[in-house]
Amino acid sequence: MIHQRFTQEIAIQKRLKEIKDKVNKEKPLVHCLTNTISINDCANAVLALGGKPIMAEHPREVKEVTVTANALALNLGNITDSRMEAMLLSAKVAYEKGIPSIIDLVGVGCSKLRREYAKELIKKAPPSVIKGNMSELKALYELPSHAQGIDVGKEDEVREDNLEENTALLRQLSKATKAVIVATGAIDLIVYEEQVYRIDNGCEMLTKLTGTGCMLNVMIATLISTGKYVEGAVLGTLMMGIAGERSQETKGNGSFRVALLDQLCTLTAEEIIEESKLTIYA
Ligand SMILES: Nc1ncnc2c1ncn2[C@@H]1O[C@H](COP(=O)(O)OP(=O)(O)OP(=O)(O)O)[C@@H](O)[C@H]1O
Ligand SMILES: Cc1ncsc1CCO
Repeated sequence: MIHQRFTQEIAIQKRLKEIKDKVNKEKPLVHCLTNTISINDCANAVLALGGKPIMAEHPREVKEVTVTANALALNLGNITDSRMEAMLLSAKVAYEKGIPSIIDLVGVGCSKLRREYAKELIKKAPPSVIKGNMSELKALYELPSHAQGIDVGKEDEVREDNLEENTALLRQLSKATKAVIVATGAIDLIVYEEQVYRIDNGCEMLTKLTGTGCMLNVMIATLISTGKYVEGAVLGTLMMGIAGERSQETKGNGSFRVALLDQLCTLTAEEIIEESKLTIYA
């Protein structure tokens, strides 16, 4: 058993390094349709990882852009009619052409409009990865959820005492959607069918800067452009957590934002592996 775990860890470390190197070398084009609150940080997060961002969102041009992209990132934050129309068009192109895609379920816990829209999009054009906090993921399932606006509610947070229950739910969600599920929080869970990856990196400052979840969404898009959905999601989540930890000695969220981007730009694969708090359950 110990031997098997050790072999699994070595295998994932090797794959994480390969993904990081491939992105640096190939500079994937990442089409992001995201909210205007954190759009600038999202473009810089893609660049920090070695990708090239394009934030086109006019419904009359998005199909043409998505088809040229290596990955697509969708985000439901601050939703508008125009972005709803555009995201569905892009998602369909990505699905038909096999372009890796991710959707961030921002606000489905507090808005029926977004919940219904997310369900429709996932049904019509299934994304490769579905990301949210635990309140949003429960709401997608129409389970009781305690979202506080776009944030997770205390009652829904993943803790040691509800880990198994939440993991079982995410496994079901992954099987139903055939997607990799990323649940963010103090404990992050990445689930694909029976596989479960738990990440304990991160820091409270990440919750005090708006858009860190949105940045993680486009980072994962950049990394899954390699075709490695589970490992790309794990690597992106590790990077955000470790970059946050390395930046937290700042006075406030202004300098934290700058430090975070610097860390995302400079983190090496060796540092990520060394500092990762990753547990594999499958
Ligand atoms: N309490 C916490 N302690 C440590 N790290 C955290 C905590 N909560 C979230 N994180 C980390 O912050 C990052 C963003 O996750 P979060 O769940 O806050 O996303 P989000 O709600 O979508 O964020 P946003 O709406 O600001 O974009 C992740 O890397 C996650 O691991
Ligand atoms: C969409 C949105 N609404 C308030 S803050 C924010 C960006 C982080 O999700």
